[in-house]
Amino acid sequence: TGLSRPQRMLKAVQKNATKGDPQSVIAAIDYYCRHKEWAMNVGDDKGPILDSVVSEVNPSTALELGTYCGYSTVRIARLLSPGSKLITVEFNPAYAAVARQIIAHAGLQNKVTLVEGGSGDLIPKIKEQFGITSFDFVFLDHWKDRYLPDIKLLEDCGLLKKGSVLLADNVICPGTPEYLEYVRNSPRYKSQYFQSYLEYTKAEDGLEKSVFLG
Ligand SMILES: O=C(NCc1cccc(CNc2ccc3[nH]ncc3c2)c1)c1cc(-c2ccc(F)cc2)cc(O)c1O
Ligand SMILES: [Mg+2]
Repeated sequence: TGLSRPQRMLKAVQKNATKGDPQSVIAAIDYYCRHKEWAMNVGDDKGPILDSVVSEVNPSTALELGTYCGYSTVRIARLLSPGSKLITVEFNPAYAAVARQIIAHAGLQNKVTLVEGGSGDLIPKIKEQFGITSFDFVFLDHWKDRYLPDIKLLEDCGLLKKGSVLLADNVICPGTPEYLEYVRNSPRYKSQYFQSYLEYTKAEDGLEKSVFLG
């Protein structure tokens, strides 16, 4: 059956993007997904919102749940200060294999640790495996019904501190109703919605930014 969609996306990056140039990798993926075939990257409407939150937080430690092909991994890692680390978690080995190559094409492999597995299994091991005490920034973009259990797990594992920023993709489409209800009503979070569009479409979607209050 030939190449998968992620593999076709990787080929487009290898053909059209300059090695070591994250911006050209981002542009190549956005062009491919807008003009050739749709894919579930955070995209070029929501992407600048992600960029602005990452730049504002300037995290020393960042976590991404749901790597997919590494598009948002590249968006985040290109903005990190020297010495900062991004851990990205991907359950699907085929996605992880493509993501590693896209992250490497961008020249960002030294800032990124891609871990294959499920967030629920990995989060409790992060302190011991990576020597990380807390995350300044968390980007949620994996299975939508895992957003809520996973932030509760992050809280329980002591991986959030006062001021930690959570940014969640797809809170409208496909939607994460239980997560939204929790972060918008919990006294432990200050939440803010950034309205935008589902990647490469005219459908509404948005990002929810939630600051942990401790
Ligand atoms: O569902 C989505 N993404 C999550 C996802 C989906 C599939 C596989 C994985 C496998 N990766 C994975 C799984 C579990 C994991 N646990 N820990 C790590 C981890 C990693 C992840 C999604 C869908 C749409 C969408 C689709 C269709 C449509 F019409 C409108 C919108 C748009 C998006 O922006 C989306 O992000
Ligand atoms: Mg998404």
